Amino acid sequence: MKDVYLLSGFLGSGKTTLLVKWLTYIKQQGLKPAVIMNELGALGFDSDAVEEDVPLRELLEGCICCSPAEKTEAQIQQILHQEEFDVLLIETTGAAHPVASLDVILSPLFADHFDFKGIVTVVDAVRFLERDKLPIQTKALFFEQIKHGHLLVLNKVDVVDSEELEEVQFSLSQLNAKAKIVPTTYSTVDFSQLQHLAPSLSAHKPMRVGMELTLGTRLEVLSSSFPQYAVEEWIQSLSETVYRVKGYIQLPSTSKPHLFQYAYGMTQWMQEDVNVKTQLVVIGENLTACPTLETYQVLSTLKKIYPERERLTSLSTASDIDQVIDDELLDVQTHPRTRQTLEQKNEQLRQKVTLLDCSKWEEEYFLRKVTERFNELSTRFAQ
Ligand SMILES: Nc1nc2c(ncn2[C@@H]2O[C@H](COP(=O)(O)OP(=O)(O)OP(=O)(O)O)[C@@H](O)[C@H]2O)c(=O)[nH]1
Repeated sequence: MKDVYLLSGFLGSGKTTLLVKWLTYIKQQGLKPAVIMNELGALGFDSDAVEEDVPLRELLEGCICCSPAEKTEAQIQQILHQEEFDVLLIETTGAAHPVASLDVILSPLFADHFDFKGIVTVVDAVRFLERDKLPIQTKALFFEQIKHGHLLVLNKVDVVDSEELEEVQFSLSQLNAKAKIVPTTYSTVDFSQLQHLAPSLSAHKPMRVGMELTLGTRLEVLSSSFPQYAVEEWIQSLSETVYRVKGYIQLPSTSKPHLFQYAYGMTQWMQEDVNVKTQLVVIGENLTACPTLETYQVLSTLKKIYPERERLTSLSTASDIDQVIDDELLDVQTHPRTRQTLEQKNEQLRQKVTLLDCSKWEEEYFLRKVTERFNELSTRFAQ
């Protein structure tokens, strides 16, 4: 696993200055760094700051969040497979939202390669003092970068006085109580403190970012194909706190998986010509309350079978759903439970599904699930 850091911060705050010092530190530790830089303009002038022995990829004419996903991923993939390195630093443009950048790193393509270490946000002290001069949208982004940082490098303190510095520090801690604030001049940071920034995301644990946000990630491995409409229905059902879904989905009608993306209320499907694992990465808050695609699918069929059961609306996890199917198959009223009663209940449940007004795919998907549970439960009963 390679360590990955995101370097965020507003335009001109001192990210490149920090990057150069960071690279020196990594090399001094006997490790090999690599860099991905994002430039808004057509020329990668910041990349001149990176010495030639450091593998570098640039994403020009856009940023890591808004350049086409394949291009960004391709760059990371390229550097991953073509270069030897231990630590990857990704400098976002000053105009990038850190969560949008984060989701590129958390792409299912890289789940097995990267250990995401955290977001370092550089804050320009002067800019912060003058934040109210920024347009509303820009100020919102500026604040977002601060809220999501695991470490806030409060830079350019040489050009503010001690009173102003105190004021900025106080306001930053109001915006992001969790992050450590390090006042610096020319981004001179003690890099040894960067090792333990963020809790591991690869373990799918929620990551505390900012005062209010608890960003979590979830990897959903898909064991079946899904028609487009079923995925779209699931997306519609998700709460507004799911910010991003991205991954590969096999449609029943095609030979290779589609790249699927969801962000800010919009979905995108792209035909891919690669054989990749079908899995999704979901990024958002309070994810445990959001059913996975597979769980949602079984749940929506169960609701059609039992429209009167209010309890179904509160279910969200796979084990909740297994429990409902198990209850049906085991028929809690019937004693003693035998293999024979299990088979009868299984047949009844199958009959109910075939009578539903649903697609052939949905029927088959649900019956597969029932078969899985039936097989699991059968082992508990003697012949
Ligand atoms: N006075 C002062 N200037 C600084 C400090 N840190 C950086 N600068 C200057 O600020 C300017 C911007 O620094 P960069 O490191 O290029 O900032 P950046 O965030 O990479 O900029 P973008 O690429 O636009 O996002 C440069 O001219 C730096 O020399 C500081 O602590 N004090």
